Amino acid sequence: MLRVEAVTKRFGGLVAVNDVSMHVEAGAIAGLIGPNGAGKTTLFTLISGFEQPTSGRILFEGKDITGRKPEALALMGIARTFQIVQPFAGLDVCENIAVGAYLRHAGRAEALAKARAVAAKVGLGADLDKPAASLTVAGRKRLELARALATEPRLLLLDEVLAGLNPSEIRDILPVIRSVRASGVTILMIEHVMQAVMSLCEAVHVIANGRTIARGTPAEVVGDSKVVEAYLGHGAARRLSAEASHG
Ligand SMILES: Nc1ncnc2c1ncn2[C@@H]1O[C@H](COP(=O)(O)OP(=O)(O)OP(=O)(O)O)[C@@H](O)[C@H]1O
Repeated sequence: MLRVEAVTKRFGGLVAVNDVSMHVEAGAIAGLIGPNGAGKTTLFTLISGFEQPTSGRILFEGKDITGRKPEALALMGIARTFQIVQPFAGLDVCENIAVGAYLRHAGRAEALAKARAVAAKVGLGADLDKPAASLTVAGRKRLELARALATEPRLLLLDEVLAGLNPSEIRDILPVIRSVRASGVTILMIEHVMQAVMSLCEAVHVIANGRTIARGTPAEVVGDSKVVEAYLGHGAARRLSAEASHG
């Protein structure tokens, strides 16, 4: 469904994404993980067309989409959420979700109807008339998810939708993410909450300093010494295993 081929992105002298290749199977929930500053959000920015790669290609459903604009990609069926959630504070929840729905529904009544249907799916059905500014952090995360879903994507890029949520809020939103996939949407998620990655994702791609360092199932990557070292520092895997063997 999504294929990233040898993509590099430079910002001046800084190589934020360095020769990364990855693919996401249709129907999957795939994870993109890595330490802070690894280049994860930059990769999303490239896939969703907000920036252009310096080199490499991005293919969506077999078509080369490299260099296409965000609006064109949204129409093709790629939606993303943003790490920093900024709802339109002056609009209510329904109108905020409708902002996404206008992509495919020109009429206000149709867009609001679509927004109401999506709100019900993400558990915001009771909050439709509330000002977006009155939502809790967990509510705003659901709103961000709903706005993206209202564009009727086939591929959804989730940028840390669980960040800032407490364990019970995370537990409550996991079934929502699963139900989105069950409705036919392929998901690629950037996530730091490893427990959620382990429970949701079939495949995980790990980057550090812009480069791919591991890929596999969640269990495979958390057991990979390169991944442990990227998160905890050079020599960490050896120190941890030495500590484990000394009891
Ligand atoms: N528009 C930009 N201009 C210059 N440098 C940038 C830009 N966007 C990102 N960077 C740099 O690229 C690198 C990768 O950043 P990115 O935000 O993609 O990492 P990340 O893996 O998403 O990190 P985090 O988990 O902290 O969100 C960082 O060094 C960042 O400062």
